[in-house]
This record gives sequence, C-alpha cells and structure tokens, in this order.
Amino acid sequence: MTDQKRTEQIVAEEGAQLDFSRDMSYGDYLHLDQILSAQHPLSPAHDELLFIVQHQTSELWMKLMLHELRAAIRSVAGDDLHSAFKMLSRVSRIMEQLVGAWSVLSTMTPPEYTAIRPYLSNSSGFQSAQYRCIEFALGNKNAAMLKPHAHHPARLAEVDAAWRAPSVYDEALRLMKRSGIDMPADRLERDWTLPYEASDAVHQAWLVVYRDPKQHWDLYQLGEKLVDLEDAFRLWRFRHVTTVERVIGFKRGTGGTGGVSYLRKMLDVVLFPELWRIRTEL
Ligand code: HEM
Ligand SMILES: N[C@@H](CC(=O)c1ccccc1NC=O)C(=O)O
Repeated sequence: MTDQKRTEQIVAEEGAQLDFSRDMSYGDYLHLDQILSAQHPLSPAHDELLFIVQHQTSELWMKLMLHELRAAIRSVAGDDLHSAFKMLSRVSRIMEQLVGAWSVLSTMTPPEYTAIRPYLSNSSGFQSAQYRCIEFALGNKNAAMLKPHAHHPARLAEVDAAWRAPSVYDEALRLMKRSGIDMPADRLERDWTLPYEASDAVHQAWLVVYRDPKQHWDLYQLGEKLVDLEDAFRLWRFRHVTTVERVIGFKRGTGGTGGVSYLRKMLDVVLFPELWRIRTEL
C-alpha cells in the first residue's frame, strides 16, 4: 500500500468529519478568511511578508496581553489575588513569547530591510495603540504618547482610558493598605495620569512584606509576579533595540525619534522601582 493510500484509510477509519457545507469549520470559527487576507505588502521585497506577519502576530499577542492585564488589575482591585496570579503569569509568558519572536525577525539583514523601509513612510511601532495601553497599564504614563492617536477618536478613547486608569502597581499598593500595611495617602488616591514616582514609604511597605513572606504570602507572591513581568518586558525592550541596531544601525526612526538612542533611553524605565530597590536590603 502506498503512503497516500494508508493515510486515506486512516482518515476514513477514524470517522473524521469531511463535509462542512452545513457546519461551522475550523476556518469559520477563527475567521481565517479575514486574518489571512490582511497582509498587503507595499513593496516587491520578499521579506515584507515576514515584517508584516511579525507585527500582526505581535499585535494579536498584545491583544491577549491587554485582556489578561486589565482583568488582573480588576482582580487586584477586587481582592481576588488567585485570579490575578493566573493572569499575571500568563502576561509574563506572552511577553516571553514576544521576546522569542525577535529571533525570527533578526534573520532579516540590513539590505533586505532597506528594500522595505521606504515603503513604510512615517509609520512606526511608536504609534502602536495596544503597546501604549500596555505601558500605561504597567504605569509608564506619558501624555505625549496620546498624540499619535488624536486623528482616530475610537483609538484615542482607548489609549486615553488606559492613561487615566490606575496601573497594576497602583492597585497593588492600594491592596497593601487594605491588607493592613502602612501606605501614605498620596499612593491611595492621586492623579493616575502622572508617571509613578518611587517613595521611601512604599519601599518600607514592600520591606515589611519581603522580610516576613509567610505573614504576607499573597502580597509576596504578587510582588514576585510583578518582578517576573518587568523582567520579561526588559528583555523585550533589549531585544528590540539590539535588533534595530543590527538592522538600521543609528539611523533616525520612521516615527521621528533618534532611533537606537531613543530605544536605549527606554531601557532605563523602571516600572516597579521599590520592588527592585528592596533587593539590596534583603
Ligand atoms: C526591523 C525591525 C524593526 C525596526 C528597524 C524597528 C525600529 C524602531 C524604531 C527606530 C523605533 C523608535 C521610534 C521611531 O522613531 O520609529 C521603534 C519603536 C517601536 N517599535 Fe520597532 N522596530 C522594528 C520591529 C518592531 C517589532 C517587531 C515590533 C513589535 C510590535 C516593534 C514595536 C515597536 C514599538 C512598540 C515601538 C515604540 C517603543 C517605545 O515607545 O518605547 N518594532 N522601532
Ligand atoms: N521604526 C522603524 C519602522 C518600523 O519598524 C515599523 C514600521 C511600520 C510598522 C511597524 C514598525 N515596527 C516597529 O517600529 C524604522 O525606523 O525603520
């Protein structure tokens, strides 16, 4: 029997459904017609499909990340830490997935990217609304980042809402207070649109948790989930700037920034400063 006949026989014996004229199939459920017809290269370059798929898949993962992160923030606010832990773990795994994805893109060399770049015009990842919502949900607030969305009311509304809402770290500090740990009033209510600033009082609060983990097990776990997440995010930023240097060197970015110089500055962003600073004293 040929290999082909053998596999035909297996499919027949297994009873797999083969007629989908009346039933929902795989592609129907996943709306693959829409997803797989949304790649529209503008250049004749072979590598543009890689560039598009890399970004589209990243945006899909970011969509899931935001879904999980928003639910995690609600869970922390509602004292449901067990749900929050599951979701924050998933967010970190997604971030790790995005870190791993850089290795696919780094197969693209400078001449290959140069063939695509003029077609990108002034578009840039800097204008990713979902990425900005993620940064805001993690506390890296910056009003200027709303501007690229001003021309698109629905997108602006989404980024604006993320900008105005307390971050996961803000909610963690409020939870600490509810759990009986001293927390200054200016951390419990403040203008959430402002970037987070480290404070000695918060440093002391986390020290209380980390010096006696058994007494504060949930908060200790929460702290470590947040460190996991920032750790993974730092790796993503690092792989981004390294890939960018590898592909365009020190050219200015299409988004108007200095390029690598801008991305290197972003490496210095610390999302949850006290969680890192306490380590020296433990
Ligand atoms: C060859 C590949 C890439 C190059 C050369 C590149 C280059 C750059 C540059 C130069 C910037 C700074 C803003 C600007 O002036 O344009 C930037 C920002 C950004 N890029 Fe990329 N990038 C690449 C791939 C990606 C991928 C795969 C993603 C995933 C979605 C991504 C997401 C972003 C985001 C979110 C920003 C804003 C970062 C921030 O504001 O902190 N980039 N990129
Ligand atoms: N900023 C990049 C262009 C770029 O990478 C890009 C362009 C359009 C859509 C997504 C992009 N990715 C990340 O910035 C550049 O300066 O070459």
